[in-house]
Amino acid sequence: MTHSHLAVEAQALTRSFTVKGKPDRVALESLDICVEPGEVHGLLGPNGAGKTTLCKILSTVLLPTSGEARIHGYDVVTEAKSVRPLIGIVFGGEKGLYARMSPRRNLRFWAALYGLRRREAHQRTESLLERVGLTQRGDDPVETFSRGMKQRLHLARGLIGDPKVVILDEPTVGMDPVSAHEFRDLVEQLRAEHKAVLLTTHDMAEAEALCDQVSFIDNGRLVTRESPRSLGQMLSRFERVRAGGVNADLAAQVEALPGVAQVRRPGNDVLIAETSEDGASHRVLRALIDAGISDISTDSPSLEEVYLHLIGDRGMQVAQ
Ligand SMILES: Nc1ncnc2c1ncn2[C@@H]1O[C@H](COP(=O)(O)OP(=O)(O)OP(=O)(O)O)[C@@H](O)[C@H]1O
Repeated sequence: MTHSHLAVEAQALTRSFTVKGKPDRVALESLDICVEPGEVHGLLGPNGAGKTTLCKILSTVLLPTSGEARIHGYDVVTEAKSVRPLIGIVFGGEKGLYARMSPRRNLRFWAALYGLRRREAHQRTESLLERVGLTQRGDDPVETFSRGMKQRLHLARGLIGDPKVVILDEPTVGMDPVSAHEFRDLVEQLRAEHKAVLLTTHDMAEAEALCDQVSFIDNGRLVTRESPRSLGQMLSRFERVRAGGVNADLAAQVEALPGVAQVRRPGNDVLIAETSEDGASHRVLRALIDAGISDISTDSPSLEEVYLHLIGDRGMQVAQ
């Protein structure tokens, strides 16, 4: 163990997979990441970016090919036994729940796996059921639950060992907005308890609302790491100017301005210019006004669109 105040620390973490008859697939490439206690850290990336691979390495179920990762100073490979009690992992979806058993029995079963004594297991089960709002349904079979309820039970399961680091892989996928909102409240509580939360999500609004830091991952590499505040600043670089009455010459002139990332012509005389640099939208507006155009509006793209700028045009497609 090394002395570190960090809850999660990965350096040059790399993992490749050998696929028969194909070149090795690099799922993670020299990834650095750190998460402080009490921090909610978002992991954003398209399908196949390497997020689940990272979560699996941190939770000791997959070995890295090279590089290092530590949980509260313990190495996930050489000190896996010390790491395991410190982490709780919640994968989205429905796997891992005993459908015919009640949530109460599911939780007691996992508590026993974690080595909790009977009395402690009972107390922890009841407080977690309360916490995730399942006390009333505590004795109903899990198979009668909605998806959101199952996700909440997953979270309770992840918390049964009172972990210091909670890894949530797509926890709100498929949840209705009300359940997702309640789930977010639970994440806020974990932060207040000074737990570190690593949250994988495709949902920009969720990342923006919940996370202290957000790491964008693409093709196994860290593209950028931002705080939601700087995400906000980043958004301000990306502006969209829409104008009517613009001829081809003027459109070409706008396209050539520094910081103009893209110009589109959805209609004959309509121009939509996307900027990706501070001050660029001002230059576009100036050029349009100087040419006598008055039909002009501006707006900011969504975080999702900014994200697409960052990772290129593959968007949420599955990596090949
Ligand atoms: N066991 C495996 N064998 C071969 N390739 C794998 C294996 N596990 C993952 N990969 C590949 O590694 C890459 C990263 O996968 P990973 O599941 O970590 O991505 P992800 O970011 O979690 O994606 P998603 O958002 O779809 O869950 C992908 O190209 C995937 O096909």
